[in-house]
Amino acid sequence: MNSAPVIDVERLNLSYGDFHAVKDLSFQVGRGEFYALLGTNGAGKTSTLETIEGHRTATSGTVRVFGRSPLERRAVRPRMGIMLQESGFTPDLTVRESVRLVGSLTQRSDSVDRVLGVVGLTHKAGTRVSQLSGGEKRRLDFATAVYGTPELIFLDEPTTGLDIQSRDALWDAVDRLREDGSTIVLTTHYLEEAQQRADRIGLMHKGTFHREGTVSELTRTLPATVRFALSVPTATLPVPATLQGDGTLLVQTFELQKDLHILLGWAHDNGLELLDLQAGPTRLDDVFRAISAE
Ligand SMILES: Nc1ncnc2c1ncn2[C@@H]1O[C@H](COP(=O)(O)OP(=O)(O)OP(=O)(O)O)[C@@H](O)[C@H]1O
Repeated sequence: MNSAPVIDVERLNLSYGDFHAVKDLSFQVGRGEFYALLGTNGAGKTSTLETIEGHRTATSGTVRVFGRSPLERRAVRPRMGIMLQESGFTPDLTVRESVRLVGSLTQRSDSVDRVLGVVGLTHKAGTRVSQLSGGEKRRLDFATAVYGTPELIFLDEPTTGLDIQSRDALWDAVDRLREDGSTIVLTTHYLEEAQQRADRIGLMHKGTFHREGTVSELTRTLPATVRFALSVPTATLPVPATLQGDGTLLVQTFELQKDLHILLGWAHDNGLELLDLQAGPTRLDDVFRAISAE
């Protein structure tokens, strides 16, 4: 991290009564970075984000945003855009009025029409919030979070309830915000969205990080897999494999290319077919399953 971090969390602890929800959590997010905070249900992601956003006070530890305490709301809040899991719009206001109202609170300048265009809600500008569909409300949430291109944007499950087209539009908009230098913090249960976009990922489970790093750093911690069935049973495989309940063979390896090469050469030399062959690196879901089991 070259410049001072935008977010600096050090030994954060959060308790609800006797329940210790976040335990000694430390991480930093650099300027312009796309950081994904992922984890199991109840891991403590929302509690952590709420503390960084200034909605919650740490039980112990320090949190700095732009070098300040997030509780210094007047200094910090105008630099942030927040898309919460659940919006708190006034149902009787129209879409245009809602964006204008939230926009005026941010102290950032932007055009309501521009923002509505970005999220594809121009045709709903005069519609009351109470009459929007779930996906349209989500897009309105996004519109208000990105009004005025904030330096730091929190996206809490941003694509839940969105159809594919709206998801693509949202991620295109996020790409443009990144080009403009915004720092993005994402939480999501759609792991492939984080896997495709995040510079770094923190994987939380039971209040603490079980892994943190780039996608490749995380997936490298588990072996890649090769699965296949044999057309003719044989006892002598050229690489170690375990027989699965469904009769397929599973090879787990940190040297995928080498072992796959050996296996294919061996099958060819012995006139064997590797049926339903599947080979690939570990995916983020596998890392996730591994930490959930720890
Ligand atoms: N106000 C509260 N009072 C008591 N316990 C709480 C409160 N808020 C959260 N918790 C508990 O703290 C833990 C962490 O909750 P949190 O909402 O931060 O998790 P999360 O990682 O965001 O979960 P999810 O993925 O399910 O949204 C959970 O066990 C939750 O039940």
